[in-house]
Amino acid sequence: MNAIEVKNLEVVYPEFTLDKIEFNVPSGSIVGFVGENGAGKTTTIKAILNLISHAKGSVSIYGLDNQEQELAIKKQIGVVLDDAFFYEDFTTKEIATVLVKMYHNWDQPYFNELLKAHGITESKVLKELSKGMKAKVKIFAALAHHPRLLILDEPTTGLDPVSRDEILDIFYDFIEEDKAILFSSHITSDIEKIADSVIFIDRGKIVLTTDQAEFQEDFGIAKLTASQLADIGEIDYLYRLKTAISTQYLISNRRMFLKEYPDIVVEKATIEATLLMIKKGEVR
Ligand SMILES: Nc1ncnc2c1ncn2[C@@H]1O[C@H](COP(=O)(O)OP(=O)(O)OP(=O)(O)O)[C@@H](O)[C@H]1O
Repeated sequence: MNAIEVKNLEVVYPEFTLDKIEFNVPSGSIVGFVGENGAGKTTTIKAILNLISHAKGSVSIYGLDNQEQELAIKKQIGVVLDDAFFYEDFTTKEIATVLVKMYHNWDQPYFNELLKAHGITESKVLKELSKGMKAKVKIFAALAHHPRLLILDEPTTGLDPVSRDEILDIFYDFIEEDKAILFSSHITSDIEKIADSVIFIDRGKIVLTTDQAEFQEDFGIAKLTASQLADIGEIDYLYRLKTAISTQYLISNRRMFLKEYPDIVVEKATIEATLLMIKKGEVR
């Protein structure tokens, strides 16, 4: 079963269109969502959460329509949004008194345990916490009602590498057969570490969806000099980028390519390099 199914999702703003996008987040998986600033990640996440009234298309969460069964859905999801936060004069204890009313399975001992394990005292008001600590409180608040699905917009931004690792471990442990995570981030190494698949969005369109294992195994960036290009001619590629010294190709068949052209330099593709190819290169 899919935790999230997005079909034909469209949001039109004066200077931006989320262009009838489609993707699934399968149960039991972590899906990374990447794209440059302004590509449409937050818009997509907000539309999934039914926070954009003029969004068109359909979104279902565990088979429930996100508009018609909004309340039933909200109980099952934990959310971290980039720009939303609790009242800054609240202590974490006061936040819990609000959330306990919203979620019937709010788990206060678990929330306290998470805070304590990360050195956050209950009596501190949010505005006195560091940026990283606030980010952690947001994540712990999203986890403490034991949701089935986590939808996270830039959850690890502002966290140091050690804290990020701890949080990624929590996400990793969260996953079971019927649970899932949709996770946007500019910290592509976090996505590389835990995502099962990655969705690339560019200027409001989904341009690439890859299985991580396949991506790591088979995606590459082939760099051809002018003479190599003249020798072998045009190759099969997803994106092409011409630079002063070579023509670079994002390819999805690195191992086969290396067998056929052992003399050509092919680097393993990273998410970051792929994002650059998407942004600066031309699509086939
Ligand atoms: N309420 C709004 N009204 C008009 N335009 C909007 C609104 N919200 C977002 N946009 C536009 O939609 C585009 C996509 O924004 P969005 O926040 O979804 O991008 P993003 O991929 O999350 O970027 P970032 O990585 O910077 O957070 C931007 O051009 C933004 O200006």
